[in-house]
Amino acid sequence: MAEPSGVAPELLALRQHIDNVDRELLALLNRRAGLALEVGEIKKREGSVVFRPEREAQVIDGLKSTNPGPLKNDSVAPIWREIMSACRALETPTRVAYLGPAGTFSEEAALGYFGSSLVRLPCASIDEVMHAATSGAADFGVMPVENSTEGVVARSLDLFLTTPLFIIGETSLVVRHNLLRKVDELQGVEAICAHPQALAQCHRWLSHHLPDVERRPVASNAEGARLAGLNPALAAIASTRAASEYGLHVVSPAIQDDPHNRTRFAIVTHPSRHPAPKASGHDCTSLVVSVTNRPGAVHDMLVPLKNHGVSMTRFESRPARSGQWEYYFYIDVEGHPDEPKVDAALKELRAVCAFFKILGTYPIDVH
Ligand SMILES: O=C(O)C(=O)C[C@]1(C(=O)O)C=C[C@@H](O)C=C1
Repeated sequence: MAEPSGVAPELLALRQHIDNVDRELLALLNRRAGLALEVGEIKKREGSVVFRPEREAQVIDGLKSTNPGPLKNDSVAPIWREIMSACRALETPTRVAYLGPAGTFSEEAALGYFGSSLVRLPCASIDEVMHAATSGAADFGVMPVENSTEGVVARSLDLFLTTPLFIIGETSLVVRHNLLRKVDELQGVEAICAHPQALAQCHRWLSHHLPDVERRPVASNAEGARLAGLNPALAAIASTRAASEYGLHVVSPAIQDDPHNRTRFAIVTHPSRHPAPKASGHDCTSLVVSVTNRPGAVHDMLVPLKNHGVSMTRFESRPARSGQWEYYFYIDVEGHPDEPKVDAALKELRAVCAFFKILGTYPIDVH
């Protein structure tokens, strides 16, 4: 490192400027935090909730649309998410349940969505995440719902059918899988421990590089990393964060078959603890429906959306397990039920469905 005396005077002057700007920024951030505390006092008096996803989405959207640069718009969202996370934490702690242990992609999704000022509640399974959010042990739960390579996370969708919880937000992550091991080599791996989804997402790479090695499904990738940290004969498939968490080498980076592999997460909460978010201007409404098994039933289901000009952004089917070839359809539409056209379309849709449940309405991911 260069001695201060060897540093160019222009550089020293610029750093001095940066120090001054940082001090101004800190003063401004503290002013903002003070205002958030005042908002918190009003909410306490009114008995209303602190976390307002629609307001946070509007703050970020507003800043992005007026950002003069050179700061990139992609940097604006994570910076302000952290600022609002810190302000929110002054108002009240945010307790978030997700599939643990430390180092999972679910944890990364929780931090990306709520910022790092949160109380982490890692759980052993997706069912436990739901349970924590239902019982009140957590304010919110993070549920993986869909992967761009593997399709839906079936267990999450099945749990949505019966849970009283509803979706208040969504977030998605680029998922990069790495082969991790205590020793920095591929030779001599006895088993690869990972979540079944990760094993499936790396199928091609594993079949090519480790064709005869056992693929051992475990509860989460971080659990696989934990096991690999205890036994050098095991390998794991997990994030680089999990590698540093469990003292492992990244033997082969980015081994997922699809380089654009993304996972989408739903943020859930209980209606007794949180109202549904108000319209933010860029919203999505998720529902699950079924129709009786007759010709044209699925077509009839889509007619109300078309007639009212409501866009459908997702359409998934899951067997109803009735043995009758009946299905549940998971549908996302653009918009909020407070918008008349969305309200009208949903009312008409409800009328043609044997089963109809709104899973939630929330601001579209602004990350
Ligand atoms: O506007 C509010 O309701 C606030 O509490 C302030 C604030 C923020 O920091 O901007 C913090 C938490 C809410 O989720 C939304 C916004």
